[in-house]
Amino acid sequence: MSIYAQLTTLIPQTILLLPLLLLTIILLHVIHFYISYITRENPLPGPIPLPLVGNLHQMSDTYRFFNKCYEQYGDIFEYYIGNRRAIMLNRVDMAENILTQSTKSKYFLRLVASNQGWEELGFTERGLVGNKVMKNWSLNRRMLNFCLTSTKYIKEMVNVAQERFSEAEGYWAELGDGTPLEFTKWMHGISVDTQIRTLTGQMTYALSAYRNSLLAEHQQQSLPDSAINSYSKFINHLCAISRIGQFFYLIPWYFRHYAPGIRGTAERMKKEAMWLQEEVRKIVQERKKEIENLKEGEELRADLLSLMLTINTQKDLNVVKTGEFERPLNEDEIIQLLIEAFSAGVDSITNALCFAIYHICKHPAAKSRLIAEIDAALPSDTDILSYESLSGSFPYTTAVMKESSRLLTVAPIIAQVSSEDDELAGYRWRAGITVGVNHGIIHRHKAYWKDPEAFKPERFLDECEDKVKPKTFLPFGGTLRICPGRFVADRLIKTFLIMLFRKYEVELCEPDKEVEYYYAMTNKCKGLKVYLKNRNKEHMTVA
Ligand code: HEM
Repeated sequence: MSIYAQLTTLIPQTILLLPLLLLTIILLHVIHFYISYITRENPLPGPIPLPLVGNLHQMSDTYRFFNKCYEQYGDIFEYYIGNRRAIMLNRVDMAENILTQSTKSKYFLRLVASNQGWEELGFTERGLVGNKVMKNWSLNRRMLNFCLTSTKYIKEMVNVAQERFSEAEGYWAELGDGTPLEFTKWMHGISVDTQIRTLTGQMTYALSAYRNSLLAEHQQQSLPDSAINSYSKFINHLCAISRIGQFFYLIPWYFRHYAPGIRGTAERMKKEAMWLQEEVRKIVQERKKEIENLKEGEELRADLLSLMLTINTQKDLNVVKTGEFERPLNEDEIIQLLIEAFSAGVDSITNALCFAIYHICKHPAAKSRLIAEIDAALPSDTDILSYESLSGSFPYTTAVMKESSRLLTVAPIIAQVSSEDDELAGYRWRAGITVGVNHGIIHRHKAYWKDPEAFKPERFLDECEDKVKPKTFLPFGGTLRICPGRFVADRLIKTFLIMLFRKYEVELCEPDKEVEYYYAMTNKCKGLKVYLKNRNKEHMTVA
């Protein structure tokens, strides 16, 4: 038989064999799953599991799903991620072993113990979020902490935030009083431009691009060509990275590699992640050269990239002790940290800010007290908001921010994997179990809060007699992996709130409607629309 004939007989067989192979793998997976389900220790109440994709059909909004499970099953229940068993804890006393920042914690690992998806993306040995190598994570973590908490960095960020806010004010003035403003989008633009500038030193034009999208062609501003062409793609890819992480985390290996449709999506996402890494690499290498060419006595810029490139090098006077070894960060580590800082920060800040604006507008008494505090500290619209004044002068504004994130927590669920056998909630668990903690529930749990559903910022003031109980309020998490960006987030959100309420009467376009949000790793605000009116007409021209 000719080679051609042999091939034509082989091809249909191969085509038939592939789906069969896939079905066999799925069947084995289902059998493995049911055996481990039936033989599991400490069976708890919880949702009936489905193999392969767990309860994803019910999880179109995972957070609401977990809240429903809490109502049905109480403080502890089990759930499944694919075929992996997990338990959810909704009380602080049950989660004590997880809510510790000790490096001896058994809960260092995120959900990566058996997840090849993040390995495939290279997330498990670099950066922080997926890093499963303690020594490596620890070095990266100390370096990032050091940079993000440095006064120089936060001062720069507060200044850039004010510049970007003023830019947005110019656009609002153009649109005029009485125009409904989609604040979720405006705040996203401000947050993107502020953070990319302070993370990398680069200018982006998310705000002006959004402004252009609202206007007729002849009113649109031209933006620097090179910047907008590459940066709009750059920003889209940056914003997509947490979605890509979620996909690779949830979808099993054989689906990502063989299932029609899913395979194509996985390949496209992987390409996007690689493209982004290479773009960030160019920015890093360019800055490296600039720093090498710095003249004697010339000052370094205060963006995160410059700080990370110089830390523990001769260009920097700070030595950050990183346990066993002190060394500068390498290029791959810096790239991953920049991408993570952006993707963990931008959306969370935008959403926390939108939720705070919503709560303030919904509660006129809180709004009046907040405005009175801001007016007392900054009597004139032209007073510059300094880093120093942000740190201590706005206790009520801080309390409002906390109360907003108590009632609507941006990152309500954290989940870690135990590296050793452990006892939790009165049960013994084998190493490898995934343990979730729902801070969204804990933040409104009757055991810890008086009148938990009411918006009462006063509960966070020093004068309040009913003190907040330890570990019951953790909007930035409370594990060993507690958010390293929490100081940045606090200053940035406060800056934006002060800038907004010092000058504008802010009204919700639909005051009777509840804020809409959905969950995708974090709670995301949907379409918050407001009207802005200048509080003092004299200042209309300031913008
Ligand atoms: C309102 C804003 C923010 C919220 C609500 C938030 C919340 C959180 C939470 C709950 C965690 C998980 C903590 C845990 O597992 O115990 C986390 C981790 C993280 N956050 Fe944030 N975050 C915010 C802003 C930021 C910003 C501005 C940055 C960077 C500039 C950032 C960078 C990170 C990183 C890198 C991690 C992973 C840490 C690790 O695994 O070691 N976050 N964040």
